[in-house]
Amino acid sequence: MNRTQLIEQIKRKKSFLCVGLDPDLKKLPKHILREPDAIFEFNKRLIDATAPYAVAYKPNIAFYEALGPRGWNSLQRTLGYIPKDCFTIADAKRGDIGNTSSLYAQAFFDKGSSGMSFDSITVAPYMGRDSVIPFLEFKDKWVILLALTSNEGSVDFQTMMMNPKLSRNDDDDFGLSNSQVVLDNENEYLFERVIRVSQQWGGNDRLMYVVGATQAPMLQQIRKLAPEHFLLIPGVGAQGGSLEEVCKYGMTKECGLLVNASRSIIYASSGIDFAQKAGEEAKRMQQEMEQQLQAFKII
Ligand SMILES: O=C(O)c1cc(=O)[nH]c(=O)n1[C@@H]1O[C@H](COP(=O)(O)O)[C@@H](O)[C@H]1O
Repeated sequence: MNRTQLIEQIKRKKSFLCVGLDPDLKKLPKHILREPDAIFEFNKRLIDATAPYAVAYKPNIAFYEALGPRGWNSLQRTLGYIPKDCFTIADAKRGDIGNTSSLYAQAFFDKGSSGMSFDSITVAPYMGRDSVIPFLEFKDKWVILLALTSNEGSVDFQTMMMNPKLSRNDDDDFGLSNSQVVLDNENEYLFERVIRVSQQWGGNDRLMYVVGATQAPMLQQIRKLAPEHFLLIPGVGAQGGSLEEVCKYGMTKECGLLVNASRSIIYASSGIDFAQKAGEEAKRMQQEMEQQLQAFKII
């Protein structure tokens, strides 16, 4: 799905909700566990119940690969079941040396090879440009780069101040010519450097950034660096982020947001009515999103 189609879907469904499909066998309703492919069955009913309100689905790959081949099989079936008008995100947080990244890209983008073709994948930027570009070499596919994440540990590295004058020693040999290292004199956080430099690798039609909803006030700063990029915003619901604040600081004239909720939707009930309750929670979020889209005159 391209950027224009994504924006059209947001306007049509009056929603920028991404449902996180993070099925944990320990939390699945008992009656679903009796099904031969319980994970797929769980997801299928969730998708049926939430599809009118969601523009994207984000299976977190950990919940599938932890189960070995049967987990991969459930993932593949789930992807095949997601309606074609929804944007799909493989939340895999990959990134490695170039030839390895190419194969990660193949795994999530090349249906002929792996049986799966997601629209996008989450990528960790730590290894730099040659770890990210192989994903962008796949035509029409998106990279969603981790920028400022929702978790406590985000302060360990992501909010470190970059000051080239203090941190750079000309005698250091990084195995790269200095001309390849992007330097400037501004102070900026590491996550800001990620957002700024990565824009040399792809445009806002192929690149998004992850920013946690728990970091909503920082969205003001982020919008100065990436005024039009779509941002994937996890961390509302179970992690306590506020949808209103996310919109206040992060909404653009084309919306520019995909807000993800996983546990608050998929485990809204652990009983026989889990899909109905998931649908109700997705609808509640969609209605809040519709109000925001109206307030920002997007619809
Ligand atoms: O990349 C992500 O999706 C992600 C980034 C981040 O900063 N924080 C974060 O929670 N996530 C993912 O978003 C989902 C959040 O789930 P809930 O907290 O249950 O809504 C999980 O799949 C996380 O792995």
